[in-house]
Amino acid sequence: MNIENIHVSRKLIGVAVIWNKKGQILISRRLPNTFMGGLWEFPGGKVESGETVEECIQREISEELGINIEVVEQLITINHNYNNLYVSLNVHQCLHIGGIPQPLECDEVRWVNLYELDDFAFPEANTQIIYLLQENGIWQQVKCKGGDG
Ligand SMILES: Nc1nc2c([nH]c(=O)n2[C@H]2C[C@H](O)[C@@H](COP(=O)(O)OP(=O)(O)OP(=O)(O)O)O2)c(=O)[nH]1
Ligand SMILES: [Mg+2]
Repeated sequence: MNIENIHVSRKLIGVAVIWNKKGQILISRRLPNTFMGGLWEFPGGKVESGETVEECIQREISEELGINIEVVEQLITINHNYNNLYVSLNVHQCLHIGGIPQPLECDEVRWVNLYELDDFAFPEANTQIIYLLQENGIWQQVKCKGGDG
C-alpha cells in the first residue's frame, strides 16, 4: 500500500468525571448512528486549537449539558487506538456547581454511583478509568464537599 493512503486521525479529548454531593457521577449516552453510538461515556469532547484541556472541558460541559462545573484536578490520560482513530483521553475530576443536566447533544444523561458504572456499556478505552475510579472510592469524599449540585 502507498504510504499516502494511510490516514490516521488523532484526537485530544477533554473528559469530565463530574461528581455531585451524593457521590454520584454524571454519565451520558452517545447518540445512535454516530461512532460508538448507544454507548455511555463521561461527557467531553475534542480540544480545539488555542484552548487548554480545562477550557475545553468547561466549554463542552456547558454546550452538551448546560451545567456549571469546577474542573478540579487531572485523574489520568488514556491513549487508545480504535482502528485508525487514536484518542488521547485527558480525564479530569470535576465538581457539579449548578444547573440540571440536559441531554443537549446526547441521547440521555444519568447520575450513577461508583458501582452502578458496571451496569452500563462504555467504550473500550474507559475500562481503566472506571477501574481507577472504583479503586479510589468516593473521590476524597467528593473533594471535601465542595461544589453546589
Ligand atoms: N467524551 C468522551 N469521549 C470518549 C470517552 N471514551 C472514549 O473512547 N471516547 C472517544 C469517543 C470519541 O472518539 C472521542 C470523543 O469525541 P467526540 O466525537 O465526542 O468529540 P467531539 O464532539 O468534540 O467531536 P468532533 O465531532 O468535534 O470531532 O473520544 C469518554 O468517556 N468520553
Ligand atoms: Mg462529545
